Amino acid sequence: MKGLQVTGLNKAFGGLVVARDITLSLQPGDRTALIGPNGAGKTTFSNLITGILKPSSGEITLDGRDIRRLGEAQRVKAGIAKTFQITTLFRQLTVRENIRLALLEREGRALRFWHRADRDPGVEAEIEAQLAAFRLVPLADKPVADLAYGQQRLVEMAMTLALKPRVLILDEPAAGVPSSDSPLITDAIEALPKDLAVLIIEHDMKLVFKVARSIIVLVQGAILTQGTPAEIAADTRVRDLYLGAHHA
Ligand SMILES: Nc1ncnc2c1ncn2[C@@H]1O[C@H](COP(=O)(O)OP(=O)(O)OP(=O)(O)O)[C@@H](O)[C@H]1O
Repeated sequence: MKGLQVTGLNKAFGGLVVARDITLSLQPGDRTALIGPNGAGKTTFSNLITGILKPSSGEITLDGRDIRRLGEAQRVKAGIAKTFQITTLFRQLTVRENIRLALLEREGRALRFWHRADRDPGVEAEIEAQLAAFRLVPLADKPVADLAYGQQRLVEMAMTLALKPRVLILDEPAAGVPSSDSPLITDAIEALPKDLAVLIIEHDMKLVFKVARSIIVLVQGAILTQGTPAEIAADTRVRDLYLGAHHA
């Protein structure tokens, strides 16, 4: 089975069940959003996928391979990446230097190769491609600390993409970004590689309904429903439970 397949996933913290028989599939090209009220278990679910948490029971496969025994770093290598999990911005370094570091990390090159890799035309070309993909070329030589928050989120996305994931989890990509800058994030998500499988965990319903082609609604650790944005917007249970006034 291609892509990420989760089957019958359960997780409990003591008596509190936070993932309840979750079954879902994420295929190349998918743009799936995971929504749900506070405490529904969205972060827990993403932590089960990235290996931060171990499930109580259930299966997780990537392209048919059981990945439950893999630790966080091994799952990144296998192709599952989450923003924030791996992206630590070096605020005093420039945008280009930050992306270079992410690339070197992917290549497994130690920092002592920093200067040598600096002159590696292959690495440099890839940095430029990432800068261009995220429209960061004009900011490339600025220290990250000088960038607006929304732009810093783009640098994080570019760094995560430098790891060439096949499954990308975007954990609240618009959190903390002023609404005037949210088109930056939306555009960046829409410009992601077509064959990437993307799972977006987000509270901003405007963003979700703009970028997602499928929406999963999680309530008390269980999937209430999954459907197209139109189906979810029309679902009275979802409106009552979660969307309410946000999406009248
Ligand atoms: N390490 C833990 N130990 C015990 N309970 C936990 C732990 N982590 C999370 N929980 C509980 O699990 C439930 C799900 O939390 P989770 O953070 O996954 O929800 P969420 O949907 O991501 O919420 P939010 O939208 O607020 O980020 C909550 O009741 C939370 O208190």
